[in-house]
Amino acid sequence: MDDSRPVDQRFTKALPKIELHAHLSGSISRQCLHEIWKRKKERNPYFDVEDPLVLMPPGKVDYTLETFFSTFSKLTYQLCNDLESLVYATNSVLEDFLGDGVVYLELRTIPRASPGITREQYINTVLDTVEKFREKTKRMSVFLILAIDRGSMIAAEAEEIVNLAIENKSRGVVGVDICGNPTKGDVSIYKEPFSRAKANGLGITLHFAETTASASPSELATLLSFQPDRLGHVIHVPDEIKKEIARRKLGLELCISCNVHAKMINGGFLDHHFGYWRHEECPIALCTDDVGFFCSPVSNEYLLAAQHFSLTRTDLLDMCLKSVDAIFAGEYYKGRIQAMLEVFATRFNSA
Ligand SMILES: CNc1ncnc2c1ncn2[C@@H]1O[C@H](COP(=O)(O)O)[C@@H](O)[C@H]1O
Repeated sequence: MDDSRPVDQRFTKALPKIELHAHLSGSISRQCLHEIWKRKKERNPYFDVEDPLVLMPPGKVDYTLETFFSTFSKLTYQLCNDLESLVYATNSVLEDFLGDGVVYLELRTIPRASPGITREQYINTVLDTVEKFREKTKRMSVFLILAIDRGSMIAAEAEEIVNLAIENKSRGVVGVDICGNPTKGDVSIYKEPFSRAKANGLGITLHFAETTASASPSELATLLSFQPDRLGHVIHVPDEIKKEIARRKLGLELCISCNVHAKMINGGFLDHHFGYWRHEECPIALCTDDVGFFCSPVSNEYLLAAQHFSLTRTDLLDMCLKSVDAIFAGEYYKGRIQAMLEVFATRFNSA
């Protein structure tokens, strides 16, 4: 790489990127939500939900965790509550990641039942949409992670979701996650389902120490006992546990803009714990979390990291190469992404 040239947007967009921590419903753009809203309103003028472009005005990214979680129930889930809207939103999210230069995506979603839609229908619809998308483009590989909502789900529901994940491995489900409002729930109730997920060859990723409320020594020890392969966020982590994460070389999904805008960390970009973890051996994937809210695509996350932590083109390329180790989809896909990064490294300079 020619490090005499700065990292700029052209570089980070062309860089073949992986995205490992993106929530489907949180990744839907405001424009797409608006289109779904418009269609519903045309069909039913009494449809009683406000225009997403009014509720989420362009440029607004300062969602606190409270306003963030309530937006899903007040808006997103009122719109994406039928299969047609789910297909439309999923396609739009996939197109957005592809357009940003993502070459490997593990999209995560809570298989959500709505009136008239079962969890099975939800997940089959997302998988069908991903399959059709694969027929359209070979550039981006797409896999799914099924997530458990700690804010609302009992152990039996987690069992159900792990069963769905196991049944759908051949269709591209590669892992399971625990997400949802970190101030709620008791994660220890998910021990059995997670050990079954592991025994059945699924990858395990966990939202980890997102807030002080979800960072008690006992919660973190419980989560580490689930034998995760990767951790998301890793914000409020005591030193002893940092050492254990480094010893295990766990893959880290770091979401810089989300953590800064949602005030999940104290301070700004420069204070983000990316600055700490980049010196450890853990593979790091920069991720968007919910690009529909925080409006910073993956290419911008790499740009921000470069700008705030003085990274060169070679630093970013090395980080991407190392992060490939953390994907859940196996050796063939690791080789594929590495090859894409190598081609990029030789061709971009001369382009
Ligand atoms: C701050 N970051 C976060 N922390 C914890 N959970 C999050 C999250 N961002 C999103 N979700 C979880 O993902 C759901 C939306 O996508 P799906 O309907 O599953 O596709 C949200 O309802 C929330 O439970």
